Amino acid sequence: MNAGKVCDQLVRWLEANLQRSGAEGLAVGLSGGIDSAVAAALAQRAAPGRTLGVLMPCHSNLEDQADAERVARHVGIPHVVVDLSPVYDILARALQPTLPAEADPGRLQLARANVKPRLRMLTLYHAANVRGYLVVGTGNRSELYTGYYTKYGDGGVDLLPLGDLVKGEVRELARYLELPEAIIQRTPSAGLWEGQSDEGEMGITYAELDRYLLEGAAAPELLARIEALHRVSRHKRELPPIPRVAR
Ligand SMILES: Nc1ncnc2c1ncn2[C@@H]1O[C@H](COP(=O)(O)OP(=O)(O)OC[C@H]2O[C@@H]([n+]3cccc(C(=O)O)c3)[C@H](O)[C@@H]2O)[C@@H](O)[C@H]1O
Ligand SMILES: Nc1ncnc2c1ncn2[C@@H]1O[C@H](COP(=O)(O)OP(=O)(O)OP(=O)(O)O)[C@@H](O)[C@H]1O
Ligand SMILES: [Mg+2]
Repeated sequence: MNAGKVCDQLVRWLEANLQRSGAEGLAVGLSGGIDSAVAAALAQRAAPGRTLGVLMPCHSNLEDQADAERVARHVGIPHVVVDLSPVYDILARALQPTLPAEADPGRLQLARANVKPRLRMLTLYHAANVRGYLVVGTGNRSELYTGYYTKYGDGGVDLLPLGDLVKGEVRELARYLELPEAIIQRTPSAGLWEGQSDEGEMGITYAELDRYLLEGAAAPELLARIEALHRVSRHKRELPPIPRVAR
């Protein structure tokens, strides 16, 4: 990949989408991870002085917030911090009546974890709406292909500038953009629970996934696993089904 060429294309793409929409700027959720760092750096180039970083810790590690602040400084964008931890706790209590008599523990853990990205989605839209900004998503091709994101959570966005780049290409772009090496080297994680990592949860490494997406090469078992993730997440990449009504 020619990182300079890709960078220019994506900045121009963001500029064009921003202009077409009539919106006044771009908002990005900053987690301290590489995807949001790259998305923020591109947004800042496309809308200098009109890009906002939004930090939304929700029982998150303090190091994540420090990294996110570092990214905002490095990229040169203003940021706001919204601590969602108390909101999450109150909501968890308020949601008690929605629980079935015997909730499956695995389902309960995932449902509760997915509340975090969904709270971030509404917070980010609020920060964007009050400024007339669009919400820039950070999903990359590897995540989109496997459905490794929360529907209407971090998947609920206006633009996906990184959507055609596999994770390794996002890393190449991060190096081209001269983002801090510590951010580039971080283990990819959704940060939804202690010790979570993308590769651990998916059971696939990004190297394997990216190789399959770029070259179509994978061992049969791996291929089956990736295609199964792709199949069951199809609904996330489409609008909700609408019945055709016969009148
Ligand atoms: N066939 C179908 N047609 C229409 N809708 C369908 C459906 N199958 C499921 N659904 C719906 O989709 C729901 C499942 O999707 P969803 O709610 O997203 O939940 P799910 O995919 O189960 O969980 C989200 C996954 O993304 C990961 N994640 C989340 C957030 C950020 C990141 C990150 O990398 O930063 C990663 C997270 O760790 C977890 O593995 C079902 O509960 C159901 O409501
Ligand atoms: N604590 C947070 N504050 C603000 N935004 C967040 C936070 N956690 C997650 N997000 C948003 O959700 C997006 C999805 O998270 P994801 O983990 O896939 O990306 P990342 O953290 O940028 O990179 P990596 O995948 O390498 O961890 C982030 O890019 C960011 O926009
Ligand atoms: Mg992350």
